[in-house]
Amino acid sequence: MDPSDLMFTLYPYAKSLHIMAVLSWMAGLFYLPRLFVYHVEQAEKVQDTVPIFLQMEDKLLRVIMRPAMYVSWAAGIFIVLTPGVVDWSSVWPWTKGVSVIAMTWFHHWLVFRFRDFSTGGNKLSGRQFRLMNEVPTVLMVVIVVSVIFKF
Ligand code: HEM
Repeated sequence: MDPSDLMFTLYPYAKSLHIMAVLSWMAGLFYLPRLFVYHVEQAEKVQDTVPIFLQMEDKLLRVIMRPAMYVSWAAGIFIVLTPGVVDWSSVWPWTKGVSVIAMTWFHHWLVFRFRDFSTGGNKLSGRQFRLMNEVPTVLMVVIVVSVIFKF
């Protein structure tokens, strides 16, 4: 079988996997900044909550978000390489590309903020984490409009 025929056959499987992975990744990207808000605000009021927050954040990052990000990228790149799927003269692959790179940056930004929390060095307020929570929302809108309208 020709490699491009094989990719066509696998395309619906890759796309299904891609959507499942991005759903899981996005769940974490939306929830982790929320957890950081509670972490900052509750830790000041309720004693002994810090180790529980750290454990929840660590598990979310390592067990859900990181594997989901890898699978999203792997399946997404497979789809990009499938002949005829991406027309590089359109605008949408570029808006989508820039947004997924920004989403990956945001993921790493959260990893660094988690490291700050685990060493007791967090300097951000609940309000600042609430504001950063809007970043994945805006990027998601650009990504979904890009892949659906394909302008
Ligand atoms: C991580 C890097 C990513 C890459 C390389 C990538 C690449 C792609 C490509 C090439 C397609 C195929 C479009 C088509 O079949 O015509 C696609 C589909 C899709 N992507 Fe991504 N993507 C990535 C991340 C994301 C993220 C973060 C989201 C969600 C916020 C997302 C949501 C979707 C959706 C919903 C579709 C299906 C659209 C359709 O019905 O064709 N992707 N992706």
